[in-house]
Amino acid sequence: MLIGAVADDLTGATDLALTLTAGGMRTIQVIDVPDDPASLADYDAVVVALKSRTIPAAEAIAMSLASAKALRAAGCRQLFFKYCSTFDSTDQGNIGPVSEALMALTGADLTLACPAFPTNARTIYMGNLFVGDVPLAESSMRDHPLTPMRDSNLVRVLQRQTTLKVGLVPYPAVDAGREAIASAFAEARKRGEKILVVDAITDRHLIEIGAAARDFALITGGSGVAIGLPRNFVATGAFSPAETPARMAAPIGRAAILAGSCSQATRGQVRAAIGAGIPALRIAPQDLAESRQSAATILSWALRQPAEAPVLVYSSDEPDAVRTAQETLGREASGDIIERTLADVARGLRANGFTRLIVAGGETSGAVVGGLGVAMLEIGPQIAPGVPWTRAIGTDDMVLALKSGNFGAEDFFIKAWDRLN
Ligand SMILES: Nc1ncnc2c1ncn2[C@@H]1O[C@H](COP(=O)(O)OP(=O)(O)O)[C@@H](O)[C@H]1O
Ligand SMILES: O=C(O)[C@@H](O)C(=O)COP(=O)(O)O
Repeated sequence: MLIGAVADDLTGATDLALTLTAGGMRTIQVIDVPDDPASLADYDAVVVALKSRTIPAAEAIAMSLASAKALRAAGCRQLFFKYCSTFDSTDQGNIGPVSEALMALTGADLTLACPAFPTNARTIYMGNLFVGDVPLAESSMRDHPLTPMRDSNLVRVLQRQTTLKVGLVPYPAVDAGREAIASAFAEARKRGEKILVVDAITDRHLIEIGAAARDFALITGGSGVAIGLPRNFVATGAFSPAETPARMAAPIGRAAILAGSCSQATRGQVRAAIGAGIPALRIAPQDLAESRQSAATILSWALRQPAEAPVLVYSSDEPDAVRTAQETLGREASGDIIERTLADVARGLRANGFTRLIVAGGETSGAVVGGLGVAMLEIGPQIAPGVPWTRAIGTDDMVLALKSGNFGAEDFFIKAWDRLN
């Protein structure tokens, strides 16, 4: 194993696994802390998907360390800590605390923090993260149900999460290329900085950053900064790139979309799917809490729909409605009840012949995949940047597309099926 990664959510893990696959690496995604590291040693890359983005920092550290130790036991040469391209976290963690713990484990005296993902319009300039043409704190991420992002300056955000000194490799160094970036790393070391936010606006920047960080024991960031990593290993002859799949064979069966993301892109995709005539059922935390809806009523609705088309179950809602639910039930409880219900619905769907599933939302995907008892995911073709089809291993044959809330074009729920045979 060359690259071993620990991702703080499910969709983030598939996003990274897709990037490494596109770089020619034979990549597998493992759900939760690996219990049999030896079985992973022959992959070029392994991505462990945790559900650690919003849990208490001590728990996130414990499961990230256990995963990293398993990856190292399987021989991984470089460790990667994957978090969201919009740096989803709170001042209580978990990006800073987990980075610190992984640095201590690997003995790294310096690491980088680069969530840039230009293909999906996440860029960093002078430490400020932009989503499309607005700073993070002015983007829809300011209203995220679990991790509202209200400060765009990543040096500041990260410094609030760690006692280690956070620095910046600014745009001019990054734009000048790998040698200038390596010099910036050396200067930062002299200043006692330990975690460096690195600016990046284009994929070329990410490739240069990857080259400069060739010998880093630990890299942290979004999937974007992984673009440059496989080629470091190709250059040393450590592996020869494999072909990437264009389509995926899927088992015969019905199709469903479960959307628990309230992100802007998912809300647009839900509207487009309804507009295209896909049968859709809206669910809400209050209705579930007061038993007006349940997994059983949702399932029976799904089974009454025509078998030829996908069905859509969604809790995706506007920020005001999310706020009202949270004021009534509490932030955690309103998220939990949706996640638990959609996991139960997924199990019920599988028991009734559904074999093709799209899940929108990272936390939601974590709950659904956990509920289905999936052990590993084989990575298939790209549907949209950051989102592949995957095949579940360790359970009945199923294909799953785990979509980050904010990824994908408006017709994602309509067109994703075209990549399946
Ligand atoms: N209508 C709603 N009101 C309150 N919370 C919701 C609602 N719908 C979904 N949620 C919760 O919001 C969170 C969305 O997070 P996630 O699934 O990671 O989506 P994203 O990928 O957009 O971040 C989940 O915990 C989900 O259960
Ligand atoms: O980096 C990204 O944006 C994604 O890979 C990611 O982490 C997705 O998280 P969610 O938005 O919670 O799905």
